[in-house]
Amino acid sequence: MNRNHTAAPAIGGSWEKLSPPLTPWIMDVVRSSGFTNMTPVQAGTIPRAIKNQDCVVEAVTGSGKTLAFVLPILERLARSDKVYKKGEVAAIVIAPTRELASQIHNVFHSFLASLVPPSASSPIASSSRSPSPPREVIEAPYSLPCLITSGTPTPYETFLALSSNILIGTPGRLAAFLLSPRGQSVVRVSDLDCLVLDEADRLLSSPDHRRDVERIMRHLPKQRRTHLFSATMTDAVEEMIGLGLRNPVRIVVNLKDKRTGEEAKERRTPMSLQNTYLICRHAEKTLQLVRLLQSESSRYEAAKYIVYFSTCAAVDYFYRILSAMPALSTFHLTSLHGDLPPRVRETALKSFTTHPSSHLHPAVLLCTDVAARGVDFADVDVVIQYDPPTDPKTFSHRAGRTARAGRQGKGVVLLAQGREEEYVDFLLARKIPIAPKAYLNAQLEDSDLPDVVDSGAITMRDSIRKQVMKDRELHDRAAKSFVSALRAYTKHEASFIFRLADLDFHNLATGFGLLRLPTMPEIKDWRKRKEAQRKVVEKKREAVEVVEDVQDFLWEDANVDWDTYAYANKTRETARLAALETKRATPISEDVQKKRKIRAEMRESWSEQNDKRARKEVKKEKREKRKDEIWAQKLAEDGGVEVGMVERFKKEKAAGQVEREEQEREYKLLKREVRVERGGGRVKAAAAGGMFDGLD
Ligand SMILES: Nc1ncnc2c1ncn2[C@@H]1O[C@H](COP(=O)(O)OP(=O)(O)OP(=O)(O)O)[C@@H](O)[C@H]1O
Repeated sequence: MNRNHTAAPAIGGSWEKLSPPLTPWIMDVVRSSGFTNMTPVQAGTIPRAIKNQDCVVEAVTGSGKTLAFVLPILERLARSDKVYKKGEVAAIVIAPTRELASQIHNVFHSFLASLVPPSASSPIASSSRSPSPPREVIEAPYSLPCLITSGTPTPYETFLALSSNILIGTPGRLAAFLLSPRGQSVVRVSDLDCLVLDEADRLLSSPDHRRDVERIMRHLPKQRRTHLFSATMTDAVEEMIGLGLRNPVRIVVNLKDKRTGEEAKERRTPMSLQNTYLICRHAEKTLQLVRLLQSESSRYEAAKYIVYFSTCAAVDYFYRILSAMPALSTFHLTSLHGDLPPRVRETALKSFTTHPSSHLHPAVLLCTDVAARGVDFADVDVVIQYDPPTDPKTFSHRAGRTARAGRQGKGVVLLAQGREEEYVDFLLARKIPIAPKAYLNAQLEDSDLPDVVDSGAITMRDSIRKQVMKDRELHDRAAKSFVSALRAYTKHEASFIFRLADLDFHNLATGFGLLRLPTMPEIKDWRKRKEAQRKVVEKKREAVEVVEDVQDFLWEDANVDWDTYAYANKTRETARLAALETKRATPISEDVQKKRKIRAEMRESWSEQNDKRARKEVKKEKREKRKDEIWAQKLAEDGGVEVGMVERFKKEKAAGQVEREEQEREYKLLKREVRVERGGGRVKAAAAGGMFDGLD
C-alpha cells in the first residue's frame, strides 16, 4: 500500500457557503484542523441541526459524522442567549463504548480548549491546552466538556471543577451520573438543548444500553433537539424516532464514484474500501492470517492492521501465540478487548495509534468488537476479520476502521470453505460489495485452495503446540478461547450460514494449535455423528465396491504427560502440584471407583461401545443357544418332559432377568449422576481458569 497516497474525503461544499455561517472562533478551529471543505454528511446535517430540526443521520463509516453533531452543538451554544451556569447541562452525547466516548470528548476538547473558561484568568493557561490555538483568545460562557465513563473516578468533582455544560459518556455511567441521588441534586438538565445518540442502532439494539438510554431520555426535558447518528440504522431506531424525536429529518448520504461521477446508491461501505473474502479451511485460518500480514507488508507496504476475533479469550490467546512467532518478529502487536481494565484499554489503544509503524515494522491491533464502531484510526491500511462478526451489521463497522475520510484501505474476511461461503451473497444482499481474494501459498503468492489441508497449517499447529507446552497457562487459554469461539459461533445472527453442525472440530482445533480437544457435549455429539457418517460412507463403498480413498482430516492429540505439564508461574504450579498430591493421597471409595469405571466407559468412542454391544449380543445368542442345547439334551436323556425341571428353569431365567434389569437401572442412575457432576465440574473448572482440564 502506498503510504504517500494523498487522500481527501468526498466534498459536500465549502464551509463559507454554510447557512447560517459558523461563529468565527469555531470556523478558526475547523480551518486550523485542515478541514478545507465539508464532507457530504456535514453539508447535509449541520445547517439543519443548527436550526431547530431533529436529525436521523445515516452515512458510511469515516464520512465525518462526529463533526456533523459536534459543530451544531457548539454553534447553538455560541448563539444561545442563555448563559449556562455551573451544574447546568446544555448538551449530552451518548456513545456505546468508552473508547468512542473518549474520542468524541477529544473532538469537543480541541474546540473548547482554545477558549478561556470564565473562571480562568490567564489566557496562556487555557491556550496552552489547545492543539492549534486560534490567533485571538476569546472568552466563552461555557467550559470544557466532561467525560463520564468507567474510567472517570470522581465524575461530580470533575464536572463541577470544570463547570462543564457538555456531558459525553457511555449509557450506564451517564444514567448513574444523572439519576443517582447525588446526580439529581448536583446536575441540572432542565435547560438541556441537545441530546445526541452516536452509533444509535448499537445503543438501541443492546437491551442494557437501550434501558439506560430510555431512562436518561425520560429524565430529560421534552423541549430539546435530539439527533441519531450511525452508519447502519435499524428498526430499533425507527421505534426511537417515535419515542423521543419531533418531526425528524432523515439524512442518508449516497456515495459517488469519484472516477465515473456515478452515484452508488446501493452501497453501504466507503468507495475507497477494497473489500475482499478469502476462503480456506478452519485449520488454515491462522496460517492465512500470518501470510496475509507478511504479504500485505512486503508486497503493498501496509503498515497498520486491525485483526478482529469473536471473543476476548481468543484475542488474549492469539496475542500470546502470534507475538511469539518468528514470522511476525518485526510486527508490533497490541491486544484490546472489553475484559481488560479501563487503564489497560487506554494504554493499548495509545500503543497502537502512536506506534511509528512502517511496512518494515508494522503495528497490529488484535481486538474484539469493542473497537469496531466509531473509533477513528487515522491510518489503518488493512482490516482482517479472522472471525466474521456475530452481528452482521458489525461487518461494515469493522471494515470501516480503514478507508476513512477518503483514504484507501483493504478489508479481508476469512471464511471457511463450505457453507460459510454463502456469507458472500448474504453481504451482497446487504449492499456490501465484496470480491474474492486468492489463497496465499508458502511463497506468499496467490494460489488455489489446496485439495488437502495445507502442510503449512500442520507445521504451524506443531509450532504453536511447542509454544503452548512451555506454559500450562497457555493450554488453559487455548481451551478457553476454543470453547468461547464455539459458543460465539452458535450466536451468529446469520445462523443458517454459521451452523455448529457443519463445523469440523479437529479442523478448527488445528487452527488453534490445541493439544487435545476439550471435553464438551457439542464435541461428543459431533464425534458420534462423524462416526455414524463414516459407517454410512463405508457401507456405501462396500455396496458399490468403490476403492477410493476418502480424505479424512488427520488429528492426533499431542503427546503430553499431564501430571508433569507445568505452569510457568511458580505460585500456580505449586498450587497445581499440591492439588495433584492431595488427589493422589485421598483414598478412592468404592463409589468413586464405580463412577470412574462408568466415566471410562462413557469416554470410549461410540464405535467401540457399538462393537462391544454387538459382541455382547453375539455372546448372549451363544449362551441362549447353549442353554437350548442342554435343555434338548436333558429331555432326550430323561426321555420326556419333566415338569418340575421346566418350572425350575423358568424361575431361574426370570430371576436372572430381574437381576439384569436391576443392574441396568443402577447403571442408568449412576450415568445420570455422573452427567450432573460433569456439568458442575465444568462450570467450576471454567471459573477457576483451568477450563475443561479433565474431569477428575
Ligand atoms: N470536513 C472534513 N475534511 C476532512 N476530514 C474530515 C472532515 N471531517 C472529518 N474529517 C476526518 O474524517 C475522519 C472520520 O471522521 P469521523 O470519525 O467523524 O467519521 P464517522 O463518520 O463518525 O465514522 P464512523 O461511522 O466509523 O464512526 C476523522 O479523522 C476526521 O478528522
